[in-house]
Formats: sequence, structure tokens, C-alpha cells
Amino acid sequence: MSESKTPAKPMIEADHLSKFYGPFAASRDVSFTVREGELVAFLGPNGAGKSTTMKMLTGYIAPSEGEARIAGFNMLSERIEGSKRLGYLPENGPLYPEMTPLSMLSFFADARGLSPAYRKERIEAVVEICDLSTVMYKATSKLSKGFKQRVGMAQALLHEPDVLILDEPTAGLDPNQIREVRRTMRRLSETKTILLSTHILQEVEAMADRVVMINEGRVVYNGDVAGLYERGTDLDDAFHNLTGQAAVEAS
Ligand SMILES: Nc1ncnc2c1ncn2[C@@H]1O[C@H](COP(=O)(O)OP(=O)(O)OP(=O)(O)O)[C@@H](O)[C@H]1O
Repeated sequence: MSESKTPAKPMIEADHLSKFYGPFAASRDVSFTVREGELVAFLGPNGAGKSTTMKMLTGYIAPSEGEARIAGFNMLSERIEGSKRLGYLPENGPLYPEMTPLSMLSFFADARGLSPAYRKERIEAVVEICDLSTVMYKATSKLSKGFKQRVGMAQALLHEPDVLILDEPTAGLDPNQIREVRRTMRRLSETKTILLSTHILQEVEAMADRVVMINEGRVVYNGDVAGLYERGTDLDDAFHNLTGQAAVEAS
């Protein structure tokens, strides 16, 4: 007898999202769902609309059409509730160069309304997870790219969110730093729901349960990594076929 399993709860929902800048559509009718416990890679060439879609999902910008939901909360009308459950690492990190990591984390903890005791506990926890203890009193502007990313990640994890939206967390890092970020990500994916954008296809193979790929603002693939091998001889080839000249000619 087959057992029926209740599908995991939808935690990130893009529901027919579009964003128009004048006549230009940065995202067009983008729909996908990330369920509880999944790590989904969000792929696409430069300018495909990944950051725009992530900004709509996080409530950072309003969609022109459609609805974004985090843990079931509409990110326009119930943004505060949704944001409590969401950690967001924007493309270049939310970093104020003149502040130290400690003052910045304290600032974000205040902004999120964490109680003094919980705030101390959480700052200690994210400093440990992101390995920031050696740079806590340095000006952020003087930190290496890798440490700046870690500070951004610490900010995203501060309030123990269930959901993470990470825009290119490994961009510009050296191979050792990339390994570190991947290790952190694997650890986080045991307890959290994650949507992460990246240009590194090996990263996808190593970590993702599923892939959503967009090209020119539209979803062109939503499925598992294995399915990508049916779209090309390897991941690079599949990416090219779905988003490169071949895709343009076929459309
Ligand atoms: N505020 C804006 N005004 C006008 N056009 C915009 C704006 N923001 C983004 N765009 C355009 O929308 C398109 C999608 O940009 P977006 O940053 O979402 O792409 P991306 O997939 O994240 O690219 P990358 O991989 O380079 O980060 C681009 O053509 C970009 O120039």
C-alpha cells in the first residue's frame, strides 16, 4: 500500500511576479515555490532578473504584478511578519563602511527589536557561525571581500530566520573562502529553507535540491539537477541551451 505524504509547507512563493521599468520587463510572470527544508539554486545569465525577483520576494521592491509570500505572508501587505522569518543577503551586502561588524550587528539587532539578552546570545552565535571574531572591531571598509560577505551573512542569520534568500553569497570570493561559505550553507540547509543565486554551476551540483533558471526575466527551467543533464551534455551545456543563443533562436 502506498503511503500518502503531505507535501512540505511552501516557504518562498513567487506567484506570477513581474517587474516593469517603463516598457522594460526585468521579471516577467515568474512563478515558483521553495518548500520547507529545500535548498534551491536560482540561476540565469547577467541581467536575467535574479536580483529583481529576489528583491520582490523579500519585499525590498514592490512587484508591478503578482504576489510574493514568505512563510505564507504577503510581502507587501504583511511584510513585518514575513520579514521576521526571513534573512536576506543582498547582492553587495548591506554594509555601512564606517561601522565595525560589532556596531553593525548591534544596529541590526536593535532594528529587529531583539531583547538585550537574546541580542547578546544571537550576536555571539552568528560571530561563531560566520567566524568573525578576529574582525569585530575593524572598520568594515577595511575588511576583505570574503569577510564583508561573512558580515552580510551574519546580519541575515541574526534573528534566527527559517528562510534565507542569498544573492550570490560566493561572488568574488577565492576558492578557500568559497569552500567555507559552502560548508556554512550545507550546515544551514539542515534546518532552513534556502534560495540562493549563483553563477557557479559546480556549486549547484554540490548543494542544490532543485534549480530554478531564468532568462530574460522568464522561468526557463524548474526541476532537479539530474533533469538538467537531459538539456545538455553537461551543466555548462544545459545552461547555454536554456539561456544562450540556442534559447533565443528557439523562442
Ligand atoms: N532600477 C532599475 N531600473 C531599470 N532597470 C533595472 C533596474 N534594476 C534592474 N534593472 C534591469 O533589469 C534587468 C535585470 O536585472 P537584475 O539585477 O535583476 O539581473 P540579475 O539576473 O540579478 O543579473 P546579475 O547576474 O548580473 O546580478 C537588467 O537588465 C537590469 O539592468
